[in-house]
Amino acid sequence: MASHTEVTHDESGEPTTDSAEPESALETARRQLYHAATHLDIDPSVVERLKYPKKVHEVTVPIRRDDGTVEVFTGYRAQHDSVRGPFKGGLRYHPDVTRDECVGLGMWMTWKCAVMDLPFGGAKGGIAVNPKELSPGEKERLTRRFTQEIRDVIGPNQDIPAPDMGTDPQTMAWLMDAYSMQEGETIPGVVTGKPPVIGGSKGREEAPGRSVATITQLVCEYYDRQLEETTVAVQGYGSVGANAARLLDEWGATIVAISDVNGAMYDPAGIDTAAVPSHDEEPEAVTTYADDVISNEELLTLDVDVLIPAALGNVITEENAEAIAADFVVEGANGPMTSAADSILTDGDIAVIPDILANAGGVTVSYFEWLQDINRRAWSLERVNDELEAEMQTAWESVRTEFERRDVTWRDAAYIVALSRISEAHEARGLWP
Ligand SMILES: NC(=O)C1=CN([C@@H]2O[C@H](COP(=O)(O)OP(=O)(O)OC[C@H]3O[C@@H](n4cnc5c(N)ncnc54)[C@H](OP(=O)(O)O)[C@@H]3O)[C@@H](O)[C@H]2O)C=CC1
Ligand SMILES: O=C(O)CCC(=O)C(=O)O
Repeated sequence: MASHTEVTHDESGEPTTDSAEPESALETARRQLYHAATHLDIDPSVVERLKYPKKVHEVTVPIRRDDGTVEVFTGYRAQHDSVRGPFKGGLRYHPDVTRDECVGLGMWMTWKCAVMDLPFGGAKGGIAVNPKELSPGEKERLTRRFTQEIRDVIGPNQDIPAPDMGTDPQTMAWLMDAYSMQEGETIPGVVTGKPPVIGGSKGREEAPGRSVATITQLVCEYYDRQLEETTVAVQGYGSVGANAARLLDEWGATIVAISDVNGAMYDPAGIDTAAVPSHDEEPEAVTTYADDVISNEELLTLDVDVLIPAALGNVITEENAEAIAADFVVEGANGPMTSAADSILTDGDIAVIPDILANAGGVTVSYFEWLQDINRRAWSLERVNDELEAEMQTAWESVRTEFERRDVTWRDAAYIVALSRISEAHEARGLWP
Protein backbone atom coordinates (compact mmCIF):
# COMPACT_ATOMS: atom_id res chain seq x y z
CA MET A 1 0.00 0.00 0.00
CA ALA A 2 1.28 3.51 -0.77
CA SER A 3 1.99 5.71 2.24
CA HIS A 4 0.91 9.32 2.31
CA THR A 5 3.14 12.35 2.65
CA GLU A 6 2.91 14.53 5.72
CA VAL A 7 3.33 18.08 4.45
CA THR A 8 5.23 20.39 6.82
CA HIS A 9 4.87 24.18 6.95
CA ASP A 10 7.07 27.18 7.70
CA GLU A 11 6.06 30.01 10.08
CA SER A 12 4.00 31.78 7.39
CA GLY A 13 2.04 28.61 6.75
CA GLU A 14 3.65 27.88 3.35
CA PRO A 15 4.34 24.16 2.86
CA THR A 16 8.01 23.19 2.94
CA THR A 17 9.67 20.29 1.21
CA ASP A 18 12.56 18.86 3.16
CA SER A 19 13.28 15.83 1.03
CA ALA A 20 14.92 15.26 -2.33
CA GLU A 21 11.65 13.71 -3.55
CA PRO A 22 9.94 15.51 -6.44
CA GLU A 23 7.04 17.73 -5.34
CA SER A 24 3.81 15.71 -5.21
CA ALA A 25 0.52 16.88 -6.73
CA LEU A 26 -0.74 17.42 -3.18
CA GLU A 27 2.21 19.63 -2.25
CA THR A 28 1.83 21.67 -5.44
CA ALA A 29 -1.92 22.04 -4.88
CA ARG A 30 -1.40 23.16 -1.26
CA ARG A 31 1.30 25.67 -2.19
CA GLN A 32 -1.01 27.14 -4.83
CA LEU A 33 -3.82 27.38 -2.26
CA TYR A 34 -1.62 29.23 0.25
CA HIS A 35 -0.24 31.55 -2.36
CA ALA A 36 -3.64 32.52 -3.73
CA ALA A 37 -5.14 32.93 -0.25
CA THR A 38 -2.60 35.71 0.50
CA HIS A 39 -4.41 37.85 -2.08
CA LEU A 40 -7.80 37.42 -0.42
CA ASP A 41 -9.38 38.43 2.82
CA ILE A 42 -10.91 35.05 3.58
CA ASP A 43 -11.51 33.33 6.88
CA PRO A 44 -8.26 31.42 7.68
CA SER A 45 -10.33 28.56 9.06
CA VAL A 46 -11.76 28.01 5.57
CA VAL A 47 -8.24 27.78 4.13
CA GLU A 48 -7.36 25.38 6.94
CA ARG A 49 -10.38 23.22 6.02
CA LEU A 50 -9.49 23.27 2.33
CA LYS A 51 -5.98 21.96 3.00
CA TYR A 52 -7.47 18.54 3.71
CA PRO A 53 -9.74 16.18 1.78
CA LYS A 54 -13.09 15.44 3.35
CA LYS A 55 -12.53 11.70 2.90
CA VAL A 56 -10.15 9.38 1.09
CA HIS A 57 -11.34 5.87 0.28
CA GLU A 58 -8.65 3.27 -0.31
CA VAL A 59 -9.70 -0.15 -1.57
CA THR A 60 -8.10 -3.33 -2.82
CA VAL A 61 -9.32 -4.57 -6.16
CA PRO A 62 -8.70 -8.25 -6.92
CA ILE A 63 -9.22 -9.50 -10.47
CA ARG A 64 -8.83 -12.82 -12.20
CA ARG A 65 -6.27 -12.52 -14.99
CA ASP A 66 -6.95 -14.21 -18.33
CA ASP A 67 -4.47 -16.96 -17.35
CA GLY A 68 -6.56 -17.81 -14.27
CA THR A 69 -4.26 -16.20 -11.66
CA VAL A 70 -5.56 -13.55 -9.27
CA GLU A 71 -3.90 -10.13 -8.98
CA VAL A 72 -4.76 -7.43 -6.46
CA PHE A 73 -4.56 -3.71 -7.29
CA THR A 74 -4.99 -0.63 -5.06
CA GLY A 75 -7.68 1.91 -5.88
CA TYR A 76 -8.57 5.29 -4.40
CA ARG A 77 -11.34 7.84 -4.41
CA ALA A 78 -10.31 11.12 -2.77
CA GLN A 79 -13.26 13.41 -2.02
CA HIS A 80 -11.95 16.89 -1.33
CA ASP A 81 -14.81 19.35 -0.84
CA SER A 82 -18.56 19.31 -1.50
CA VAL A 83 -19.69 22.68 -0.21
CA ARG A 84 -21.01 23.75 -3.64
CA GLY A 85 -22.47 20.38 -4.69
CA PRO A 86 -21.70 16.67 -5.19
CA PHE A 87 -18.07 15.61 -5.55
CA LYS A 88 -16.97 15.50 -9.20
CA GLY A 89 -13.82 14.33 -10.95
CA GLY A 90 -12.13 11.71 -13.07
CA LEU A 91 -10.75 8.22 -12.56
CA ARG A 92 -7.17 7.57 -13.62
CA TYR A 93 -5.63 4.19 -14.46
CA HIS A 94 -1.85 4.66 -14.34
CA PRO A 95 1.03 2.91 -12.53
CA ASP A 96 1.97 6.13 -10.66
CA VAL A 97 -1.47 6.66 -9.06
CA THR A 98 -1.11 7.24 -5.30
CA ARG A 99 -3.29 8.46 -2.47
CA ASP A 100 -1.56 11.86 -2.44
CA GLU A 101 -1.86 12.26 -6.18
CA CYS A 102 -5.62 11.65 -5.96
CA VAL A 103 -5.96 14.18 -3.11
CA GLY A 104 -4.02 16.85 -5.02
CA LEU A 105 -5.99 16.20 -8.21
CA GLY A 106 -9.23 16.24 -6.18
CA MET A 107 -8.35 19.68 -4.80
CA TRP A 108 -7.78 20.97 -8.33
CA MET A 109 -11.24 19.65 -9.23
CA THR A 110 -12.76 21.72 -6.39
CA TRP A 111 -11.15 24.90 -7.76
CA LYS A 112 -11.93 23.97 -11.38
CA CYS A 113 -15.65 23.50 -10.73
CA ALA A 114 -15.71 26.79 -8.83
CA VAL A 115 -13.89 28.73 -11.59
CA MET A 116 -16.53 27.45 -13.99
CA ASP A 117 -19.26 28.18 -11.42
CA LEU A 118 -20.56 24.61 -11.65
CA PRO A 119 -22.65 23.20 -8.77
CA PHE A 120 -20.05 20.57 -7.91
CA GLY A 121 -17.23 19.98 -5.47
CA GLY A 122 -13.99 18.16 -6.24
CA ALA A 123 -12.81 14.55 -6.20
CA LYS A 124 -10.41 12.28 -8.06
CA GLY A 125 -9.72 8.60 -8.01
CA GLY A 126 -7.83 5.92 -9.73
CA ILE A 127 -6.13 2.57 -9.70
CA ALA A 128 -2.38 2.01 -9.62
CA VAL A 129 -2.19 -0.14 -12.74
CA ASN A 130 -0.74 0.02 -16.23
CA PRO A 131 -3.87 -0.23 -18.42
CA LYS A 132 -1.73 -1.16 -21.43
CA GLU A 133 -0.89 -4.43 -19.65
CA LEU A 134 -4.57 -5.39 -19.25
CA SER A 135 -6.65 -7.22 -21.84
CA PRO A 136 -10.09 -5.65 -22.49
CA GLY A 137 -11.67 -8.40 -20.35
CA GLU A 138 -9.26 -7.72 -17.46
CA LYS A 139 -9.91 -3.99 -17.68
CA GLU A 140 -13.65 -4.61 -17.59
CA ARG A 141 -13.38 -6.91 -14.53
CA LEU A 142 -11.12 -4.40 -12.78
CA THR A 143 -13.58 -1.56 -13.42
CA ARG A 144 -16.62 -3.55 -12.30
CA ARG A 145 -14.93 -4.72 -9.09
CA PHE A 146 -13.60 -1.22 -8.32
CA THR A 147 -17.12 0.16 -8.82
CA GLN A 148 -18.45 -2.39 -6.36
CA GLU A 149 -15.78 -1.42 -3.80
CA ILE A 150 -16.66 2.31 -3.98
CA ARG A 151 -20.39 1.86 -4.64
CA ASP A 152 -21.49 3.26 -1.28
CA VAL A 153 -19.62 6.53 -1.73
CA ILE A 154 -20.58 7.39 -5.32
CA GLY A 155 -23.95 8.27 -6.85
CA PRO A 156 -25.58 11.02 -8.94
CA ASN A 157 -26.09 13.27 -5.90
CA GLN A 158 -23.01 12.15 -4.00
CA ASP A 159 -19.92 11.72 -6.16
CA ILE A 160 -19.85 11.43 -9.94
CA PRO A 161 -16.72 9.94 -11.58
CA ALA A 162 -15.61 10.62 -15.18
CA PRO A 163 -12.70 9.72 -17.49
CA ASP A 164 -9.07 10.76 -16.95
CA MET A 165 -5.75 9.30 -18.13
CA GLY A 166 -6.03 5.62 -19.00
CA THR A 167 -9.84 5.49 -18.86
CA ASP A 168 -12.36 6.21 -21.61
CA PRO A 169 -16.10 6.12 -22.44
CA GLN A 170 -16.11 2.32 -22.42
CA THR A 171 -14.68 2.30 -18.87
CA MET A 172 -17.45 4.69 -17.82
CA ALA A 173 -20.06 2.44 -19.47
CA TRP A 174 -18.86 -0.55 -17.38
CA LEU A 175 -18.96 1.60 -14.24
CA MET A 176 -22.51 2.75 -14.99
CA ASP A 177 -23.63 -0.81 -15.71
CA ALA A 178 -21.99 -2.29 -12.58
CA TYR A 179 -23.51 0.43 -10.36
CA SER A 180 -26.96 0.15 -11.97
CA MET A 181 -26.98 -3.67 -11.68
CA GLN A 182 -26.36 -3.44 -7.93
CA GLU A 183 -28.94 -0.68 -7.44
CA GLY A 184 -31.57 -2.58 -9.44
CA GLU A 185 -32.32 0.31 -11.80
CA THR A 186 -30.56 2.17 -14.61
CA ILE A 187 -28.82 5.22 -13.16
CA PRO A 188 -26.98 7.05 -15.96
CA GLY A 189 -26.18 10.08 -13.75
CA VAL A 190 -23.72 8.12 -11.58
CA VAL A 191 -20.93 8.77 -14.08
CA THR A 192 -20.19 11.14 -16.96
CA GLY A 193 -18.12 10.65 -20.10
CA LYS A 194 -20.22 7.60 -21.08
CA PRO A 195 -20.94 6.73 -24.72
CA PRO A 196 -23.93 8.83 -25.93
CA VAL A 197 -25.93 5.65 -26.62
CA ILE A 198 -26.36 5.14 -22.84
CA GLY A 199 -26.83 8.75 -21.78
CA GLY A 200 -23.39 10.21 -22.44
CA SER A 201 -23.18 13.70 -23.85
CA LYS A 202 -22.22 14.39 -27.41
CA GLY A 203 -19.00 16.41 -27.41
CA ARG A 204 -17.76 15.21 -23.98
CA GLU A 205 -14.74 13.35 -25.31
CA GLU A 206 -13.33 16.32 -27.17
CA ALA A 207 -14.48 18.90 -24.58
CA PRO A 208 -11.25 19.28 -22.51
CA GLY A 209 -9.23 19.66 -25.72
CA ARG A 210 -11.84 22.07 -27.07
CA SER A 211 -11.56 24.28 -23.98
CA VAL A 212 -7.76 24.23 -24.20
CA ALA A 213 -8.05 25.37 -27.84
CA THR A 214 -10.65 28.05 -26.98
CA ILE A 215 -8.53 29.43 -24.15
CA THR A 216 -5.43 29.42 -26.39
CA GLN A 217 -7.39 31.44 -28.93
CA LEU A 218 -8.55 33.91 -26.24
CA VAL A 219 -4.98 34.27 -24.92
CA CYS A 220 -3.68 34.98 -28.43
CA GLU A 221 -6.38 37.62 -28.92
CA TYR A 222 -5.60 39.15 -25.51
CA TYR A 223 -1.91 39.51 -26.38
CA ASP A 224 -2.65 40.68 -29.95
CA ARG A 225 -1.39 37.56 -31.67
CA GLN A 226 -2.99 36.13 -34.81
CA LEU A 227 -3.74 32.41 -34.48
CA GLU A 228 -2.65 32.05 -38.13
CA GLU A 229 0.83 33.25 -37.12
CA THR A 230 1.06 31.12 -33.97
CA THR A 231 3.20 28.01 -33.58
CA VAL A 232 2.17 25.38 -31.05
CA ALA A 233 3.81 22.31 -29.45
CA VAL A 234 1.54 19.79 -27.71
CA GLN A 235 2.83 17.11 -25.33
CA GLY A 236 0.50 14.08 -25.22
CA TYR A 237 -1.87 13.13 -28.02
CA GLY A 238 -4.80 11.71 -26.07
CA SER A 239 -8.24 12.95 -25.18
CA VAL A 240 -6.91 16.42 -24.26
CA GLY A 241 -3.83 16.84 -26.47
CA ALA A 242 -5.14 15.44 -29.75
CA ASN A 243 -8.42 17.32 -29.60
CA ALA A 244 -6.68 20.60 -28.71
CA ALA A 245 -4.08 20.15 -31.47
CA ARG A 246 -6.65 19.26 -34.13
CA LEU A 247 -8.92 22.19 -33.33
CA LEU A 248 -6.07 24.70 -33.24
CA ASP A 249 -4.83 23.25 -36.55
CA GLU A 250 -8.33 23.67 -38.00
CA TRP A 251 -8.52 27.27 -36.72
CA GLY A 252 -5.27 28.22 -38.48
CA ALA A 253 -2.44 27.70 -35.97
CA THR A 254 0.69 25.76 -36.99
CA ILE A 255 1.17 22.63 -34.88
CA VAL A 256 4.91 21.95 -35.02
CA ALA A 257 5.13 19.11 -32.48
CA ILE A 258 2.92 16.43 -30.91
CA SER A 259 3.97 13.46 -28.79
CA ASP A 260 3.20 10.11 -27.24
CA VAL A 261 4.96 8.25 -24.43
CA ASN A 262 7.91 7.31 -26.70
CA GLY A 263 8.78 10.73 -28.07
CA ALA A 264 7.60 13.56 -30.32
CA MET A 265 6.90 14.16 -33.98
CA TYR A 266 8.48 17.47 -35.01
CA ASP A 267 7.89 19.40 -38.23
CA PRO A 268 8.56 23.16 -38.26
CA ALA A 269 6.42 23.45 -41.42
CA GLY A 270 3.37 22.14 -39.54
CA ILE A 271 1.84 18.72 -38.89
CA ASP A 272 -1.38 17.54 -40.52
CA THR A 273 -2.91 16.55 -37.18
CA ALA A 274 -5.97 14.85 -38.71
CA ALA A 275 -3.64 12.33 -40.35
CA VAL A 276 -2.07 11.17 -37.06
CA PRO A 277 -4.18 8.76 -34.94
CA SER A 278 -4.81 9.93 -31.39
CA HIS A 279 -4.11 7.77 -28.31
CA ASP A 280 -7.78 6.67 -28.29
CA GLU A 281 -7.61 5.63 -31.95
CA GLU A 282 -4.17 3.92 -31.78
CA PRO A 283 -1.97 4.27 -28.67
CA GLU A 284 1.68 5.23 -29.29
CA ALA A 285 0.94 6.04 -32.96
CA VAL A 286 2.59 9.48 -33.00
CA THR A 287 6.15 8.19 -33.01
CA THR A 288 5.25 5.39 -35.43
CA TYR A 289 3.95 7.91 -37.96
CA ALA A 290 6.84 10.40 -37.47
CA ASP A 291 9.71 10.92 -39.93
CA ASP A 292 11.65 12.97 -37.38
CA VAL A 293 11.41 11.94 -33.73
CA ILE A 294 12.64 14.21 -30.93
CA SER A 295 12.32 13.52 -27.20
CA ASN A 296 9.45 14.69 -25.01
CA GLU A 297 12.01 16.80 -23.13
CA GLU A 298 13.08 18.53 -26.37
CA LEU A 299 9.43 19.20 -27.25
CA LEU A 300 9.00 21.14 -24.01
CA THR A 301 11.87 23.49 -24.84
CA LEU A 302 11.03 24.19 -28.49
CA ASP A 303 11.01 27.84 -29.51
CA VAL A 304 7.26 28.09 -30.16
CA ASP A 305 4.61 30.67 -29.32
CA VAL A 306 2.43 28.30 -27.30
CA LEU A 307 3.39 25.20 -25.36
CA ILE A 308 0.55 22.87 -24.31
CA PRO A 309 1.63 20.13 -21.88
CA ALA A 310 -1.28 17.66 -22.11
CA ALA A 311 0.04 14.39 -20.70
CA LEU A 312 1.43 13.84 -17.21
CA GLY A 313 1.89 16.08 -14.19
CA ASN A 314 5.22 17.62 -13.10
CA VAL A 315 6.87 17.61 -16.53
CA ILE A 316 8.11 21.20 -16.11
CA THR A 317 10.37 21.38 -13.07
CA GLU A 318 13.21 23.45 -11.66
CA GLU A 319 15.52 21.40 -13.89
CA ASN A 320 14.05 22.45 -17.25
CA ALA A 321 11.99 25.59 -16.54
CA GLU A 322 14.82 27.97 -17.54
CA ALA A 323 14.92 26.28 -20.93
CA ILE A 324 11.23 26.81 -21.75
CA ALA A 325 11.24 29.10 -24.79
CA ALA A 326 7.47 29.45 -25.44
CA ASP A 327 5.76 32.80 -24.80
CA PHE A 328 2.68 31.13 -23.33
CA VAL A 329 2.07 27.84 -21.57
CA VAL A 330 -1.54 26.65 -21.66
CA GLU A 331 -1.92 23.79 -19.18
CA GLY A 332 -3.84 20.92 -20.80
CA ALA A 333 -2.69 18.35 -18.23
CA ASN A 334 -3.51 18.73 -14.56
CA GLY A 335 -0.53 20.02 -12.60
CA PRO A 336 2.08 19.87 -15.40
CA MET A 337 4.53 22.07 -13.46
CA THR A 338 5.97 22.21 -9.96
CA SER A 339 5.60 25.43 -7.99
CA ALA A 340 9.32 26.20 -8.34
CA ALA A 341 9.00 25.89 -12.13
CA ASP A 342 5.92 28.11 -12.06
CA SER A 343 7.91 30.87 -10.31
CA ILE A 344 10.76 30.56 -12.80
CA LEU A 345 8.36 30.94 -15.75
CA THR A 346 6.65 33.92 -14.08
CA ASP A 347 10.03 35.59 -13.50
CA GLY A 348 10.83 34.93 -17.14
CA ASP A 349 7.63 36.71 -18.24
CA ILE A 350 6.06 33.57 -19.64
CA ALA A 351 2.29 33.68 -19.21
CA VAL A 352 0.96 30.42 -17.74
CA ILE A 353 -2.74 29.78 -18.20
CA PRO A 354 -3.69 27.32 -15.44
CA ASP A 355 -5.20 23.88 -15.82
CA ILE A 356 -8.20 24.77 -13.65
CA LEU A 357 -9.34 27.16 -16.38
CA ALA A 358 -7.82 25.78 -19.59
CA ASN A 359 -8.90 22.13 -19.42
CA ALA A 360 -12.19 22.78 -17.61
CA GLY A 361 -14.23 22.00 -20.74
CA GLY A 362 -14.26 18.33 -19.72
CA VAL A 363 -16.03 18.83 -16.42
CA THR A 364 -18.26 21.52 -17.92
CA VAL A 365 -19.62 19.12 -20.52
CA SER A 366 -19.82 16.50 -17.77
CA TYR A 367 -22.17 18.91 -16.00
CA PHE A 368 -24.21 19.19 -19.22
CA GLU A 369 -24.27 15.37 -19.36
CA TRP A 370 -25.47 15.16 -15.76
CA LEU A 371 -28.29 17.61 -16.57
CA GLN A 372 -29.22 15.59 -19.68
CA ASP A 373 -29.31 12.40 -17.58
CA ILE A 374 -31.52 13.95 -14.90
CA ASN A 375 -33.92 15.24 -17.54
CA ARG A 376 -33.64 12.12 -19.74
CA ARG A 377 -33.19 14.38 -22.75
CA ALA A 378 -30.15 14.52 -25.04
CA TRP A 379 -28.75 17.79 -26.36
CA SER A 380 -27.46 18.26 -29.92
CA LEU A 381 -23.70 18.55 -30.47
CA GLU A 382 -24.24 22.10 -31.67
CA ARG A 383 -25.96 23.04 -28.40
CA VAL A 384 -23.23 21.39 -26.31
CA ASN A 385 -20.45 23.22 -28.17
CA ASP A 386 -22.27 26.57 -28.10
CA GLU A 387 -22.98 26.33 -24.38
CA LEU A 388 -19.40 25.21 -23.68
CA GLU A 389 -18.03 28.18 -25.59
CA ALA A 390 -20.30 30.54 -23.65
CA GLU A 391 -19.21 29.03 -20.30
CA MET A 392 -15.52 29.26 -21.24
CA GLN A 393 -15.95 32.87 -22.31
CA THR A 394 -17.67 33.77 -19.02
CA ALA A 395 -14.99 32.02 -16.93
CA TRP A 396 -12.21 33.66 -18.97
CA GLU A 397 -13.75 37.08 -18.36
CA SER A 398 -14.00 36.49 -14.57
CA VAL A 399 -10.35 35.42 -14.47
CA ARG A 400 -9.20 38.23 -16.76
CA THR A 401 -10.94 40.78 -14.51
CA GLU A 402 -8.95 39.60 -11.47
CA PHE A 403 -5.75 39.38 -13.52
CA GLU A 404 -6.06 43.03 -14.52
CA ARG A 405 -7.53 44.37 -11.27
CA ARG A 406 -4.99 42.78 -8.93
CA ASP A 407 -1.96 42.55 -11.20
CA VAL A 408 -1.37 38.88 -10.33
CA THR A 409 -0.49 35.81 -12.42
CA TRP A 410 -3.18 34.06 -14.45
CA ARG A 411 -3.01 31.16 -11.97
CA ASP A 412 -3.56 33.41 -8.96
CA ALA A 413 -6.39 35.17 -10.79
CA ALA A 414 -8.16 31.85 -11.42
CA TYR A 415 -7.62 30.77 -7.80
CA ILE A 416 -9.00 34.10 -6.56
CA VAL A 417 -12.21 33.55 -8.56
CA ALA A 418 -12.51 29.97 -7.29
CA LEU A 419 -11.57 30.57 -3.66
CA SER A 420 -13.89 33.57 -3.33
CA ARG A 421 -16.84 31.42 -4.42
CA ILE A 422 -15.87 28.46 -2.25
CA SER A 423 -15.19 30.52 0.88
CA GLU A 424 -18.50 32.39 0.47
CA ALA A 425 -20.26 29.02 0.30
CA HIS A 426 -18.40 27.74 3.38
CA GLU A 427 -19.21 30.88 5.32
CA ALA A 428 -22.88 30.70 4.31
CA ARG A 429 -23.19 27.04 5.32
CA GLY A 430 -21.05 27.35 8.48
CA LEU A 431 -19.42 24.54 10.40
CA TRP A 432 -21.58 21.65 11.56
CA PRO A 433 -22.37 20.99 14.44
N1 LIG B 1 -9.80 13.12 -20.06
C1 LIG B 1 -10.31 14.18 -19.45
O1 LIG B 1 -11.54 14.39 -19.43
C2 LIG B 1 -9.41 15.19 -18.84
C3 LIG B 1 -8.06 14.98 -18.65
N2 LIG B 1 -7.27 15.95 -18.08
C4 LIG B 1 -5.84 15.76 -17.87
O2 LIG B 1 -5.14 15.76 -19.12
C5 LIG B 1 -4.00 14.92 -19.06
C6 LIG B 1 -4.09 13.88 -20.17
O3 LIG B 1 -5.29 13.14 -19.99
P1 LIG B 1 -6.01 12.40 -21.21
O4 LIG B 1 -5.82 13.18 -22.45
O5 LIG B 1 -7.37 12.07 -20.74
O6 LIG B 1 -5.16 11.07 -21.27
P2 LIG B 1 -5.13 9.95 -22.41
O7 LIG B 1 -4.89 8.69 -21.69
O8 LIG B 1 -6.29 10.09 -23.33
O9 LIG B 1 -3.81 10.35 -23.25
C7 LIG B 1 -2.59 10.55 -22.64
C8 LIG B 1 -1.56 10.92 -23.71
O10 LIG B 1 -0.32 11.23 -23.07
C9 LIG B 1 0.71 10.40 -23.63
N3 LIG B 1 1.68 10.09 -22.61
C10 LIG B 1 1.63 9.16 -21.63
N4 LIG B 1 2.75 9.19 -20.90
C11 LIG B 1 3.54 10.15 -21.44
C12 LIG B 1 4.82 10.67 -21.14
N5 LIG B 1 5.55 10.17 -20.13
N6 LIG B 1 5.30 11.68 -21.91
C13 LIG B 1 4.58 12.16 -22.93
N7 LIG B 1 3.37 11.72 -23.26
C14 LIG B 1 2.86 10.73 -22.52
C15 LIG B 1 -0.02 9.16 -24.13
O11 LIG B 1 0.77 8.52 -25.11
P3 LIG B 1 0.55 6.97 -25.56
O12 LIG B 1 -0.47 6.98 -26.65
O13 LIG B 1 1.88 6.60 -26.04
O14 LIG B 1 0.11 6.22 -24.34
C16 LIG B 1 -1.29 9.81 -24.70
O15 LIG B 1 -1.03 10.38 -25.95
C17 LIG B 1 -3.99 14.34 -17.64
O16 LIG B 1 -3.19 15.19 -16.83
C18 LIG B 1 -5.45 14.45 -17.21
O17 LIG B 1 -5.59 14.53 -15.80
C19 LIG B 1 -7.79 17.17 -17.77
C20 LIG B 1 -9.10 17.44 -17.95
C21 LIG B 1 -10.03 16.46 -18.43
O1 LIG C 1 -15.51 15.45 -16.22
C1 LIG C 1 -15.24 15.36 -15.04
O2 LIG C 1 -16.03 15.17 -14.15
C2 LIG C 1 -13.81 15.50 -14.55
C3 LIG C 1 -12.74 15.53 -15.59
C4 LIG C 1 -11.43 15.58 -14.88
O3 LIG C 1 -11.07 14.64 -14.20
C5 LIG C 1 -10.62 16.78 -14.93
O4 LIG C 1 -11.09 17.82 -15.36
O5 LIG C 1 -9.45 16.71 -14.50
